[in-house]
Amino acid sequence: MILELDCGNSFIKWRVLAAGGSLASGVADNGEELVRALADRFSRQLSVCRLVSVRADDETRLLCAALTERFNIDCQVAVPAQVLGGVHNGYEDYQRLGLDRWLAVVGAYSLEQGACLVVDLGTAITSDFVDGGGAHLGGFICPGMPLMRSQLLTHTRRIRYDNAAAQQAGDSLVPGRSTAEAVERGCRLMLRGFVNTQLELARQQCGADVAVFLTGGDAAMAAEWVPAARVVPDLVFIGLAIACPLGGES
Ligand SMILES: Nc1ncnc2c1ncn2[C@@H]1O[C@H](COP(=O)(O)OP(=O)(O)O)[C@@H](O)[C@H]1O
Ligand SMILES: CC(C)(COP(=O)(O)O)[C@@H](O)C(=O)NCCC(=O)O
Ligand SMILES: [K+]
Repeated sequence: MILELDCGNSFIKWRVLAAGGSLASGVADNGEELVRALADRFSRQLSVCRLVSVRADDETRLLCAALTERFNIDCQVAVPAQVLGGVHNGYEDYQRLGLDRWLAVVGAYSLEQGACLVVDLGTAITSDFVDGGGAHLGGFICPGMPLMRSQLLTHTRRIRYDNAAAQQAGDSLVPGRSTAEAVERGCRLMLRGFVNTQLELARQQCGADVAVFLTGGDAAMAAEWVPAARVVPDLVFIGLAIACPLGGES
């Protein structure tokens, strides 16, 4: 069984692949929690791990060491590349492009084989543009929902509300009548503006028939505003399989 990890800034997304496809998946806050969750269910069945991380190199090394020690498996870590899966990295310094962005783009291009816009809504929101020939044109980074909320909370004295209020506040976009509604809806509207602008730009830069991919923890929210978009939660994992092919896979 193959263990796959996508180590983002907020969460480690994991899944276990068996011969028939994805067997189990989950989300962990940190390495210790991940090891615990896996040890409960897969103590001796894992054969190898492949992972992508945007965390600090030291943290990634520690995680690999913990997995190797606990499960006796090798970890293949995705590294930057100038070209992969027919996509040409568009950054001035290709090593600086976030590896989760890169793999999501490579994954999207492998599915579409044509022009794509990839929007990844996690801790940060990123967009990446790829033209029909596989040229990555670059993209944008802005704060995601969790960062927008926490900035308001951190830098004001009277913006305070709990998770339950946040959950109830978000669904509608009419003017808020409580702090929770005002903040949650305000941030959603910022996000909607960003996503719609990306779509306009993508049509200009990549052509009117550009395919739109949404991924990351808040992708479902954005899907409401872009009905034509494909929500692909495992886009980074699709790219990861291309970056780190294992024996028996093409
Ligand atoms: N069930 C969920 N559990 C945790 N976060 C969720 C969930 N559903 C949506 N989210 C949102 O997804 C965000 C994290 O997205 P994710 O793509 O995992 O981020 P990152 O890759 O930066 O770690 C959370 O901050 C939250 O806004
Ligand atoms: C932009 C990111 C912080 C997004 O991370 P995430 O929200 O997925 O945790 C990450 O892709 C990153 O650290 N990128 C390096 C900077 C860049 O892509 O230019
Ligand atoms: K992201």
